[in-house]
Order: sequence, then structure tokens, then C-alpha cells
Amino acid sequence: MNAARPIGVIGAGTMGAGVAQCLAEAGHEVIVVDPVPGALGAGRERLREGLRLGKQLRRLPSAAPQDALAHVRWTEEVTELSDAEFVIECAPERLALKDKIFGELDVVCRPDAVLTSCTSTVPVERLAANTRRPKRVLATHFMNPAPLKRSVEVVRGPLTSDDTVDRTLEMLAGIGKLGIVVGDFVANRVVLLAVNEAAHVVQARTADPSTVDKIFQECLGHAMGPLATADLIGLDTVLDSLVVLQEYTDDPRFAPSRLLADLVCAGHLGRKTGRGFHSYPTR
Ligand SMILES: NC(=O)c1ccc[n+]([C@@H]2O[C@H](COP(=O)([O-])OP(=O)(O)OC[C@H]3O[C@@H](n4cnc5c(N)ncnc54)[C@H](O)[C@@H]3O)[C@@H](O)[C@H]2O)c1
Repeated sequence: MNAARPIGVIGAGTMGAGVAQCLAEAGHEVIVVDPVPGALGAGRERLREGLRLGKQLRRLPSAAPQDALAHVRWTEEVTELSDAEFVIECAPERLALKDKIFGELDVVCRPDAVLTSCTSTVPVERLAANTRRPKRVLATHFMNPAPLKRSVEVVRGPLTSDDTVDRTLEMLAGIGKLGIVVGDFVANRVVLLAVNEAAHVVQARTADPSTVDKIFQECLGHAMGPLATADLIGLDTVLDSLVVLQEYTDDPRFAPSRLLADLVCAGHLGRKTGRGFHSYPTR
């Protein structure tokens, strides 16, 4: 890959800030685009906090936080991605929004740029259909928190070229990640079923959220239970993802639980708002 060219990140939220951190720590020039008022400032803070935590947890001799931050440019203008080598889209999991973004990126970006999405559910062929470069479109499903996870689920579409997959794996290896290539999403089809079913269990008053998660941790040895996982992902993102999965699989098991929808409606989105299935002390 051409390391002299920048890498674009669309969206400065949970995943956008984490992905930008991974890229900046590896020395890439990063351009983060987010037109939502206040989002860039919040993203910069998220990235700064991620760098601080990363240094503590990983004890890496990585660049000082200020050095990595200096590699990141923040803008509301997607046109600034005209010279990008890769773009990693991390906008909310909504079909119409992603359609619009991929259409814009196709117009703005160089014809040889690879357009990827952090989506965990939207079919790659749907994203690619908004562009004239379907062979250079795929999904790079980073997991959360991106800087702490070693591998990335790389989902190719029916038209994604081998060259695009190779370039993407090379880019990921350069930031210390192993790309695991699949022909369709695996992680969230499985995890979101567990999350949704766990929400049904709470809704039916079979067990409260702490008990559900405790069973997964204490009896099954999982690091986190499904409801704490949902809070970490963001309940709005979980809800949006279930809606996409339901639409594309036509499988009623993905119909979001009423409790999940109610929590999102009430603004309880998990860790990012301080309350979801569980409560989190405000910092
Ligand atoms: N949260 C997770 O654990 C997780 C894990 C893996 C993948 N994902 C996927 O990553 C993507 C982003 O999820 P997230 O959790 O970071 O969401 P988020 O809500 O935390 O952040 C989304 C960001 O996109 C911005 N945005 C909205 N409209 C935009 C536009 N038109 N152009 C650019 N930016 C725009 C918002 O301002 C916000 O900053 C989704 O596709 C989600 O499914 C999320």
C-alpha cells in the first residue's frame, strides 16, 4: 500500500475514534470526517482517552499520545478524502445513511481507493451497489474496543477482488491486526441472537440483567455477559443491527425485543450514556 497517502475514517463515534487510534498509532496520516455538530470534539476526546488507556494497558513503547494525535485531522468535509488510499466507514448502522455515504465516497475518492465499512451486518454487495468500483468495496469489521482487539473480521462481497482483499490484509497487518476473511458476517449473526434472547429473558422477568450476565461469566467462563456486551456496543447500534439482520435474513429471531427498543427510546444507550441494561457511574 502507499503509506504516503492518508486513510479516511467516516464517523468519529465509538468505532471511528478507535479505528483512527489504531491507524494513527501505526504512523498513518488519518482524516476523520463527521458532519454531526459536536461529534468531532467528542471523537477527539474519545481518541485521547483511548491513547491514554492503551499506554496503560498495553505498556507499549508506542508514540506519545500527542504524537499520535498529531497524525489525525478532523473535518466535516468528505471532499477532504480525495487522496485517501483507504476509507473506513464507521457511521451508524442504517442502510439509507450508508448508501448515501458510499455514493459520496465513490465520487470524491480516487478510483483506486479501497472503500471499507466497519459494519457488522450490512451486506457488502449493498454498499458496493452505490459505487462504480464494486471490486474495491468490502467490510472491515473491527471489534470494540478496536485498539485492544487483535483481529478483524474481513467480509468480502461477491464482486470484491482478490487484490482488494490482499491490500486490506496488508493494511491491517501494518497496524498489527490479523484479518480473518469470510464470505458473510459471522460474529454479529451469532452474538446478536444471544443479546436479543437475553433481553427477552429479562423482559419475561425470568432473570434480571446482572443474573443473566453472571451466568455467562460464572458458569460459562465468558469474560462478559451478553447484556454487558450490548451496553459496550451501544444499544442503539444493537437495535439498528438487529433491524438490518431481520430485513436481510427474514428470520424472526432477529426481531428486536421490546425491552431493547424501549431502552433506546428512553435514551438509555449503554455505556455511552451511563445507563443501559446496567448502570455505569459517570466519569
Ligand atoms: N459499537 C460497537 O461495538 C461496534 C462494533 C463493531 C462494529 N460496529 C459498527 O460500526 C459502525 C459505527 O458504530 P458506532 O458504535 O461507532 O456508532 P456511534 O453511534 O458511536 O458513532 C457513529 C458516528 O457517526 C457519525 N455520523 C452520523 N452521520 C454521519 C455522516 N453522514 N457522516 C459521517 N459520520 C456520521 C455520528 O456523529 C457518530 O459520531 C456501525 O456500522 C456499527 O454497526 C460497532
